[in-house]
Amino acid sequence: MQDTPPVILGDEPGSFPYSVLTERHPAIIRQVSEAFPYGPERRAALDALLDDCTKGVIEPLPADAHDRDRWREWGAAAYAGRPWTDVPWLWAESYFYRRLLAAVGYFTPGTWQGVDPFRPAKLAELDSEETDEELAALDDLADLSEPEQDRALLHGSLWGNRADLGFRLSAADGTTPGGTPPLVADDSAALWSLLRPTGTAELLCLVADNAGRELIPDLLLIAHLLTRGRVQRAVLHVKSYPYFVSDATPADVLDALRRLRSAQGEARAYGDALWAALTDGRLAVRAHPFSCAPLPYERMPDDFRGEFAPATVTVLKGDLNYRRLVGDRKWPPTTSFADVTAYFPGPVAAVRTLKSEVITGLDAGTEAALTAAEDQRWRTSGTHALIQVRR
Ligand SMILES: O=P(O)(O)OC[C@H]1O[C@](O)(CO)[C@@H](O)[C@@H]1O
Repeated sequence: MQDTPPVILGDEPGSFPYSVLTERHPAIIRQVSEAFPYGPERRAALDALLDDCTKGVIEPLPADAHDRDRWREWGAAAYAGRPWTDVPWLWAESYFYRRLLAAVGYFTPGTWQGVDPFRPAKLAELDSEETDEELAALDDLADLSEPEQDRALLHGSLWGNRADLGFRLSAADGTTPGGTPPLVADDSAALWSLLRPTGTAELLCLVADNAGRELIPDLLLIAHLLTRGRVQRAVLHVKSYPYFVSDATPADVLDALRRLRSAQGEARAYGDALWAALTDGRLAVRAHPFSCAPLPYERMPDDFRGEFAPATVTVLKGDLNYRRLVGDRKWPPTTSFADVTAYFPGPVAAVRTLKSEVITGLDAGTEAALTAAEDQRWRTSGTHALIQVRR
């Protein structure tokens, strides 16, 4: 493998990571402070975090924080006292969400304990007309052949990561504003060869990304594979607490299930199938503490590795999981995806729309065509996507 390139920091004014730390995070604090009638104590904590993010340095967690030791191991000991923009971007973003939850009292006994500050926005998306339309589209899907359904459901899950497209039956055949193909890499044939209709696949692990309009198609894909006997069991990995605004937690899985089961037609049948699979154990939901770690998956603890090791394939959804899978580094785009994911326990698939700079596994011609048409915008605009598989 080539020399390992540097980790992405948020220290370049004008760069996307810098804008996330200096503009997006303060905006999220303001948005959260309007989501609920937090009292003076919580508001003061939110104001202090805002001040900290805009002018200050990284503060350690308080001495009585339940996870202080874990965070020290994850890097807080080394990074405390340094500006937010000078530490790995992935680390700074993750720590921001941990601090935000502390500010709203998520971990403290009292009114706000366990209250997801992002839930109002998540529910609004789940209950939107767009979700109604996507669920109604399932009725037409039932008339398609199984390979067509496979493709539609995989693409629904893929583009659900952008949460503005539903089941695009011909996504890979379309074009983007720059005239380049939407999919920059497509190993879907390799993915389907692991999940053959003969039903020999023992276990699918799906590491979810966002709740709402991404989680719904993820669940539909799982339901499809289970009901057709294409996998015997599935485990859905979600976040152990609210994270990156819209990431799915166990409560979001239940909300999505409620949404499916209160729909009509095929959507309801999918919801019922998922309910039955949860009840009899063919589907399980996990929320490991490492799901919200500020670290790449290469550093996952042994018990988490043990979750993925028996899987026929682990599918990782979304941009953030991709950054953690390959390492949030300035990889040359032609770096081998197979090499950088060789550490992962078992076959692994990335299903992601491109929303940050990190990319591996492109062929040189694809990279050149994308850059010629769009400069570097293809990396972050969300108009491109990939399906990459390492068997
Ligand atoms: O929801 P996704 O696909 O994981 O994307 C989240 C992305 O958005 C960002 O939070 C930037 O706003 C990135 O840090 C992250 O990679």
